[in-house]
Amino acid sequence: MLRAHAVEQVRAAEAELLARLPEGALMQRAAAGLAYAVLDFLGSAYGRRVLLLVGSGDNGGDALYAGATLARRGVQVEAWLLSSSAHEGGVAALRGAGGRIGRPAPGAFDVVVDGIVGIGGRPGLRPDAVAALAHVAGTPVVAVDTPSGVDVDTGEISGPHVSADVTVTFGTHKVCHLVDPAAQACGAIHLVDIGLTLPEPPVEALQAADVAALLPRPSLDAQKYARGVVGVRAGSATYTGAALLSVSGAACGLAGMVRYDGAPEAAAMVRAAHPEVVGPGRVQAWVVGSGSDDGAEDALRRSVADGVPLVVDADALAHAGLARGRPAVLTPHAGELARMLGVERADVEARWLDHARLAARQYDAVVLLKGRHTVIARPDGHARVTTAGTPWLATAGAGDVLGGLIGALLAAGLTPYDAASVGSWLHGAAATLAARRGPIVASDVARSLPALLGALATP
Ligand SMILES: NC(=O)C1=CN([C@@H]2O[C@H](COP(=O)(O)OP(=O)(O)OC[C@H]3O[C@@H](n4cnc5c(N)ncnc54)[C@H](OP(=O)(O)O)[C@@H]3O)[C@@H](O)[C@H]2O)[C@@H](O)CC1
Ligand SMILES: Nc1ncnc2c1ncn2[C@@H]1O[C@H](COP(=O)(O)OP(=O)(O)O)[C@@H](O)[C@H]1O
Ligand SMILES: [K+]
Repeated sequence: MLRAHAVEQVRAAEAELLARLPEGALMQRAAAGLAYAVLDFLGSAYGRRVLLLVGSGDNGGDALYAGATLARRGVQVEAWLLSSSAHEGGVAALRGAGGRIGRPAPGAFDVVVDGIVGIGGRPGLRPDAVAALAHVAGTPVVAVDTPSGVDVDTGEISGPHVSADVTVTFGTHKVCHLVDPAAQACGAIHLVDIGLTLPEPPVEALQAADVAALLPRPSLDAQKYARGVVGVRAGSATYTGAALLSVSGAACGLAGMVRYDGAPEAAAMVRAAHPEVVGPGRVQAWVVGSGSDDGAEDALRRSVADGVPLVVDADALAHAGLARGRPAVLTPHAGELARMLGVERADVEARWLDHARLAARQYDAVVLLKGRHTVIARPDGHARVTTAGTPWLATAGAGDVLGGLIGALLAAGLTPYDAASVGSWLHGAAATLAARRGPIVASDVARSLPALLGALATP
């Protein structure tokens, strides 16, 4: 599990460790990890030019000590101090190693190290930092701990900020490394272990091993009903494709049986494409709403009446209040969530985590907010982010496949939170796998699931 902690938690863990270590040891660990990450990025040391942008705090200190290490390896290091004060030990170390301090000499740099602010920074950047960044525009950036200017605990961006190619972080991930839009400003993320002992994090991201551990597998004496039956109430005479796509996700093999209950036109197509799918009957989970058109409310009412866990998608989201307090996963994209909450889409896209949590609380259900980094929130505020995925997944009908897949996991007995986060990870990973062969459409994602599942879990 990749864990993202809050600044307050990191500070507490740091204080506990600092009390047991010689002075400066923790920063040395961080700076050593940073220096090696920069060397890795550069590919070689001798003759390379690196500019450190240094703020007043320990983030600048990390940059300066790492700069000293780089200078000893033959890198030409210059530090541009953006504040009247800078980490004294770090400045002395850089000078001692032959680094230069002051406004940068003319000529291009191979890398800029952003040591302006880290977890102690307020969102936004001061004008001198903005001017310094403009001076080196176009140069690759390695950010120290966080890209300066982003809101570390929320992933929000409210002013100027650094956009990094690589972010080297210490001890644990922070929320801004996972949650957009800040996550997009991080580039590749490199975690340096500095020995912190941390509590439960507010945000986490499943990794392949976590997904494999949570995947339902048939027992030796498995029986189709015991494996769970997933029902799909999606599609309509107008939107037959949504029925097919939703069923294609549900028919991933993780539940024992798939039922389809919908318009006869769609049902005929589902039967032709998926002969194993049967008609309406008892299920352990319903998937409702993709392409349901004006039948969505009735479909959701009937599904709620069955008292089983639900996936509420697309057209059914306008009636999501019917599922309040039920075991359910609501799967809006930003536009749908904006309508559910009565806010602008831009507000949702500016504050993904906040809005997903708000909706989860308001609807008393798990909310899966679809996007580049999908956020899954529980009513108690705990959240997961899906980082498996590819921009190729932004294709019509991909959400229908996801709904069906989550339904199968619910029917197999996973909790709504696990079903949503495992389903979302599988969806992103299947798309990534499919996109290795070229651009994809939604049905390619469903077609890629067996190969992915086979690699993750043999029965
Ligand atoms: N915790 C750990 O486990 C470890 C932490 N380590 C490192 O320490 C870093 C945290 O250091 P930190 O606490 O000194 O804060 P930091 O982020 O350098 O800057 C704060 C100062 O900057 C200023 N400032 C604020 N906002 C600003 C803005 N928008 N634009 C410009 N300036 C702004 C403000 O000072 P002011 O100028 O307002 O007096 C404030 O005091 C952490 O990210 C990691 O790199 C590692 O070494 C080891 C393990
Ligand atoms: N830029 C992106 N990178 C990765 N995944 C994305 C991106 N944009 C959208 N997605 C994913 O693509 C899917 C689109 O689903 P959705 O918005 O419901 O489309 P549709 O309604 O056409 O099915 C979601 O799973 C979402 O998380
Ligand atoms: K930084």
